[in-house]
Amino acid sequence: MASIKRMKGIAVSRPIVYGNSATPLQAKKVGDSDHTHRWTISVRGINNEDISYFVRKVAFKLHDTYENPNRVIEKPPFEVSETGWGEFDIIIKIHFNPISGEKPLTLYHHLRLHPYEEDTLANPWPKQKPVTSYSYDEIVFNEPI
Ligand SMILES: O=C(Nc1ccc(C(=O)N2CC(c3nccs3)C2)s1)[C@@H]1CCCN1
Repeated sequence: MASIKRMKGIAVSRPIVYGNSATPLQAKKVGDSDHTHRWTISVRGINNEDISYFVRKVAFKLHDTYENPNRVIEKPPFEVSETGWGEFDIIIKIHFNPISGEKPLTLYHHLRLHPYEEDTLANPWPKQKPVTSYSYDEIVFNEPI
């Protein structure tokens, strides 16, 4: 029975960026008139490097008031775009390609629709300028195959 040889004592780290951008809706959304913003939550590589060689799929758990709140994205871009009216926590579960042997990684992101208060005191936020909130993380694969 062939055994898989792991590279003992070797660790490989891969950087990722996760978070959201948001812009105000120009016109009220038909049917969901209380929605004020369109936003996109995403998991990406640095400089948009392709991460599909080690990421198999990404599950985004939205607030339960969204239809099908569990959004599973099986190929890049690993992102979900929606409209809404408020900020809430999104659970991100990154599933790796089986070869890496890594168990899934769970991350948490607080959706941001509005600029920080201090940004708007000094100078008002331009209406259509996206508000962004991203975090950087490094995934460490110990003793990769
Ligand atoms: O905002 C917040 N929670 C939110 C949960 C869901 C939100 C949202 O935006 N939406 C639900 C979705 C739909 N409604 C109808 C059809 S889909 C659009 S907001 C909290 C409350 C205080 C501070 N933050």
